[in-house]
Amino acid sequence: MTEARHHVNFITGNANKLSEVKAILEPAISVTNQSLDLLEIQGTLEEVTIDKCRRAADLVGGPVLVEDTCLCFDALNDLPGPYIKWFLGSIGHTGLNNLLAAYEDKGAKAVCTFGYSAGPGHEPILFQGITHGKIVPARGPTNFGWDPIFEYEGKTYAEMDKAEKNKISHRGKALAKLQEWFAKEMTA
Ligand SMILES: O=P(O)(O)OP(=O)(O)OP(=O)(O)OC[C@H]1O[C@@H](n2cnc3c(O)ncnc32)[C@H](O)[C@@H]1O
Ligand SMILES: [Mg+2]
Repeated sequence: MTEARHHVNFITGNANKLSEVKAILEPAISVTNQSLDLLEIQGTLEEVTIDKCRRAADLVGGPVLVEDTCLCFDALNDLPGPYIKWFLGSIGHTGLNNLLAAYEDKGAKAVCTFGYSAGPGHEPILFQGITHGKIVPARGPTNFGWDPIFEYEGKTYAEMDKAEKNKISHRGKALAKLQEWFAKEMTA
């Protein structure tokens, strides 16, 4: 078996994120994980990820990969955005649908922003992926966040098998950029 040429230490407390990242990156890039509870600031998607990445590098004392996921409703000027975790936890799938009841436009963007830092003091490099879909009443398995209410081309993320989701997802697109960067920057 060929050895992985690159390695990332993905800092996340979310097991579903970790399994998607592993499925996409391995075996070319090996993935280890530390589950740390990182403080998340308020701000733009980029600011949140940059700060999260710096904190992770300082805590771990070495190279890290972090990621922040946002769900942005077109009719709500991109809210809940980075605060989707708290909205989902408080009002659930039905509440998120109800937020859009007053609007005809159910469009939404799933946005994944990865931050890679070579270690403490190294500026994070960002890789972002966006998938545009719409918010619908929940369909499919309920094991991963807002997957059941995000519909892309007729299917919710939750109704897709993993390979299908990873091919078109916000996370898959962001990781394609990261893979390209690793291939260019880390060889020689
Ligand atoms: O430790 P971290 O990496 O921060 O993990 P987290 O679960 O706190 O994740 P975020 O801060 O990025 O919050 C994003 C929220 O969106 C959910 N989420 C992330 N990616 C998703 C995806 O691909 N499909 C559905 N829900 C997702 C996730 O469960 C959270 O509720
Ligand atoms: Mg988080």
